[in-house]
Amino acid sequence: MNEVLRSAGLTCLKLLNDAGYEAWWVGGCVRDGLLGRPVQDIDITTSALPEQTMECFQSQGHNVIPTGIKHGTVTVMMQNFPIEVTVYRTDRDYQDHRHPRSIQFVRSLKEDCARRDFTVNALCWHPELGLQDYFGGQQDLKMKSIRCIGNPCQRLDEDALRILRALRFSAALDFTIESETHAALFQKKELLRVLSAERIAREIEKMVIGRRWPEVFTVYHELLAVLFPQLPALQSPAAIQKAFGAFRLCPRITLPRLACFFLVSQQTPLAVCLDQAQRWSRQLKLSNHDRKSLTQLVQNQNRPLPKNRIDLRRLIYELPDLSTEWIQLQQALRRLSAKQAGQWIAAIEEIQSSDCLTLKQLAVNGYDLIAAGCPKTEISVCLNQALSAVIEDQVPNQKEALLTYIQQQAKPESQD
Ligand SMILES: Nc1ccn([C@@H]2O[C@H](COP(=O)(O)OP(=O)(O)OP(=O)(O)O)[C@@H](O)[C@H]2O)c(=O)n1
Repeated sequence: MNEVLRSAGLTCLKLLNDAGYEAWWVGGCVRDGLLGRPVQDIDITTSALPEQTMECFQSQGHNVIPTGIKHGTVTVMMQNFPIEVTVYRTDRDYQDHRHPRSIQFVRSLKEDCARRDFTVNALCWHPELGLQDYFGGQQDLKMKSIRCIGNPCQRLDEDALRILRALRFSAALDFTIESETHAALFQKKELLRVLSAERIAREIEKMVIGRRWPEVFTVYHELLAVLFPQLPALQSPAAIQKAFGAFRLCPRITLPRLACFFLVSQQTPLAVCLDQAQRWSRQLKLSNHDRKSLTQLVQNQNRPLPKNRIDLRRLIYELPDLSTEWIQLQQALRRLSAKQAGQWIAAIEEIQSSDCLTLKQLAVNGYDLIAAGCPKTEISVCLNQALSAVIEDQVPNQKEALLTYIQQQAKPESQD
């Protein structure tokens, strides 16, 4: 764990303890810490009421933001890390299968843990008191098992997001889902309809980064069918298995690449593919960046494979943020072997660090062209022509050579 984050989390516990309150690290930070995975943030659960927590930190000069007072949560800024501190609470009367109508502050840590989703997410830790594990979370961590606390159907009924969280943790942690929880996921699958597209996208994004996503997609394709009725590829175990085989060797999959793979595998005409890409982007609520990436990958799906350094430069120039993605897609589509893909990716990295690929890196700029007598209106065209020539190895990236080249290009026009 990042040392500063750790120290910030420990300081929070100490300040709360010194003020007479109980306080524990809880949830993802404890789970991931025990698994030896990177810890991104620390959540604290405490016996202090939100106002008491605010008073405790503000009196020591710390910035506290009342981010979720209604739910008993405040965010303490500690050594530049936002640490969420929530009072021991239970959730009551869930409405719309998503949000508790009200919460109740409770006295004991155990009651607070009992409201949580999975046993592995209800582990608490304190530097002097050690681990607190009321629901067998440690055993489940050992068994690599995702298990609801208490009655799984009730847990999922309370908050439908937990259905996707179960799949996400299974994919990301490489855990299986315990049988009663597994059965409840199918029983409660219709609840998935209440989730917002943003929530779904966020969970799916985290899912596909995980190693186990192909199994999760395959076993739970009926759930994906509820989420994405218009995306047949995501519901077909055969298509998922194919994608799994294709991406077996890729260290980290991005959603646009995976989506593009499914689309391209269908072997539909480009226009249909592009249309589907638009629809998928909307349904999966992809960010603008991912949406653009997906469209560009689809548009370039049949681009010829690079044969030499110039082709690679052109690829980087035309798909600046996507050249590596594109190579990995070609590997998944079996047009490149893993070895070749690795070599191209290494070559791309080398070219990006040494070659001229952007106007900024060009050895001439607009002022040089004006000084050489180039009309202002033609500067942009001339610079782009020069860059293109450098990329194509027609001229070295040197000022004199470039000015001569630009003048030569301009000549025929000026003679007209
Ligand atoms: N629908 C939810 C969401 C969260 N929690 C509880 O709140 C904790 C913190 O939630 P969150 O920060 O969303 O997830 P993490 O478990 O910390 O995992 P990650 O940060 O990797 O998403 C969880 O561990 C769990 O105990 C829950 O019971 N039900």
